[in-house]
Amino acid sequence: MKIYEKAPAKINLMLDVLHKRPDGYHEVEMVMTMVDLADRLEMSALPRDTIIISSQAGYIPLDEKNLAFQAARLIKDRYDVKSGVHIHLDKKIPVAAGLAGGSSDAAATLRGLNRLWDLNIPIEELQKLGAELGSDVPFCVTGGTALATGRGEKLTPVANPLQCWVILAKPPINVSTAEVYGKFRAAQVKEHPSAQGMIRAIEAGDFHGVCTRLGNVLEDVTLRLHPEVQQLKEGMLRLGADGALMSGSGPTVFGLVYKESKVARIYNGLRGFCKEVYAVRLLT
Ligand SMILES: C[C@](O)(CO)[C@H](O)COP(=O)(O)OP(=O)(O)OC[C@H]1O[C@@H](n2ccc(N)nc2=O)[C@H](O)[C@@H]1O
Ligand SMILES: Nc1ncnc2c1ncn2[C@@H]1O[C@H](COP(=O)(O)OP(=O)(O)OP(=O)(O)O)[C@@H](O)[C@H]1O
Repeated sequence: MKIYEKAPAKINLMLDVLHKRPDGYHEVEMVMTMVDLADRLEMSALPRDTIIISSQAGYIPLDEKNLAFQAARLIKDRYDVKSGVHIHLDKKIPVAAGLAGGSSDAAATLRGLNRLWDLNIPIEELQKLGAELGSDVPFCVTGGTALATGRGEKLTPVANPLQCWVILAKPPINVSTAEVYGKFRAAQVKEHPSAQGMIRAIEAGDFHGVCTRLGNVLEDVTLRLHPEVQQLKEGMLRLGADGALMSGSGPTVFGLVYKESKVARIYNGLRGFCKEVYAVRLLT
């Protein structure tokens, strides 16, 4: 038997860091949503007790370092599943981009194996399992648009009627999420973005309100380490995006664009100085 799951990329429309916790994680307030750029997972049942990961992408680990592997092992251990699975990852989301590619694969694995093995695990339980794999995984289990608090695992859904284009541009640099959080200093934050303001604008379908409320306090940290991210953001706005922001800990910058007629110009303009550019729709 085979089943399929889509694993979409996430973007952070706002991200605020409140403080560092005794466990080393940071307390955050984020509004997250998903875009129509997705990995595709094919899960095939295996009679023997093993987990096999394959992918067309040559640049991700295929062993126990892969988050899909970790998700499969977690669900097998916790629910005492003796059969195995072959998971093929058709990667479309750029890796280490701030788009939660690995987290979304892990979440899709949890959803998929719940179906493949008829486990009937409630969605809240899948989210709890997800939190053991990474802070972005619980959100990726359900997707949609949500306010995420705690270290990212406490979720409140947000009704999102917005429709727009999202241009994603990933510069060819590696950013470590742990390093960015580690270099974050609350005292250096000039302006905290407002989660409630962002949620009100989304729920009202106020596209321009959303664009003016975009904010990510991790942006300054990554921009100091990699000034090319700032140039990409400026380029995005200069070419006509209605709003632009770095996603997560970066380095991907996304631009929100209302009018379809502007998309090709921004896409082509960015391709002039960045190889990895995508024009996709917001998933609502
Ligand atoms: C930047 C975001 O992607 C925004 O959505 C997330 O906050 C990070 O999510 P993630 O990549 O799933 O992060 P995890 O794998 O849980 O953690 C990676 C590292 O980031 C730091 N980290 C992460 C989340 C958080 N709330 N506080 C942290 O300080 C920790 O040093 C942790 O060791
Ligand atoms: N299924 C997977 N897909 C992509 N990368 C994976 C996967 N499993 C493990 N990794 C490893 O995880 C690391 C981060 O990749 P990922 O694409 O998840 O980052 P990210 O988009 O920055 O995540 P986030 O936004 O949650 O911080 C990479 O070093 C990669 O080798």
